[in-house]
Amino acid sequence: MAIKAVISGALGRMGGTVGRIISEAHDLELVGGIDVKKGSLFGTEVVPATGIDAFFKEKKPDVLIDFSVAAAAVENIKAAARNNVALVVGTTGFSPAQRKEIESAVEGKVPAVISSNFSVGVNIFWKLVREAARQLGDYDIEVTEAHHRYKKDAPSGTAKTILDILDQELGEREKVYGRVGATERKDEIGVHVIRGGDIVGDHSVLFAGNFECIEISHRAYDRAVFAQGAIRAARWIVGREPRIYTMQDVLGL
Ligand SMILES: NC(=O)C1=CN([C@@H]2O[C@H](COP(=O)(O)OP(=O)(O)OC[C@H]3O[C@@H](n4cnc5c(N)ncnc54)[C@H](OP(=O)(O)O)[C@@H]3O)[C@@H](O)[C@H]2O)C=CC1
Ligand SMILES: O=C(O)C1=N[C@H](C(=O)O)C[C@H](O)C1
Repeated sequence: MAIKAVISGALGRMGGTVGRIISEAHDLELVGGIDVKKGSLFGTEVVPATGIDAFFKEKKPDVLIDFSVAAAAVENIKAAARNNVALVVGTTGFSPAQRKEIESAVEGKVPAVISSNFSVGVNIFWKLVREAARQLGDYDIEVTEAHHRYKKDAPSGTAKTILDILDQELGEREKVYGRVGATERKDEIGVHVIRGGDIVGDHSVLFAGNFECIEISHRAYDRAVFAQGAIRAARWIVGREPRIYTMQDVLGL
């Protein structure tokens, strides 16, 4: 039987891309969407988030795929947990308090894959960054990310995951967000954010030593790469133990 999926953020950039790929898949059934306004998505109904509980009861989805905005995602995740619907969450920009709310809503109730980046390439890139940090802890480290002009959160969720990895490997270091004026470099990690045009998503980590630099970078050319990863996670998550998983779990990395 096909896996029944609902998309939250259905009328957005990622919602549309995920919807298109699901509507073309034989093993998945798109049963509708959630957004702020009413609408339609590949022949299915999109309802306002205020009606999410009734929508879940009517459509009985197996999984909710959420690419919306942080505050909205927290509420939609709680609704999925109340209605026993598995989760794939790609939304970024959660505060530490929102992240805790999500954990207490989900743990022991429904299975959820939560990842700041569903591309396979970025999940490998994170592993390479971890290995470089293990070997090059005394090099200066600068993290740069670039995204389209409409992105709401900064730094990106993927960049925050990079910073978490660096902290895990090197101990917590000060983060300096951009530099201006007279600045002396210390043992910090520099973080730089570019916003412009229709850039899909670029991330790079520079390890600068004496006489050499290593730069590890990833560039996404199409949102389909995130959507395909999220759909892979949706296929994987249904029927799992109720807890939070990462895309690394899905990929067996
Ligand atoms: N993990 C990953 O691999 C990826 C993560 N992302 C993340 O996904 C999120 C969405 O990105 P993107 O599609 O570009 O953003 P968009 O702004 O294009 O889409 C978000 C959609 O969510 C809607 N929305 C707002 N409130 C609610 C609500 N209560 N319930 C449901 N939907 C709501 C928005 O409506 P309105 O515009 O009217 O507010 C909008 O239609 C971002 O956090 C982004 O960082 C993006 C790509 C990959
Ligand atoms: O908003 C986006 O577009 C993206 N958001 C994610 C993030 O914040 O890391 C992932 C990807 O880079 C695209």
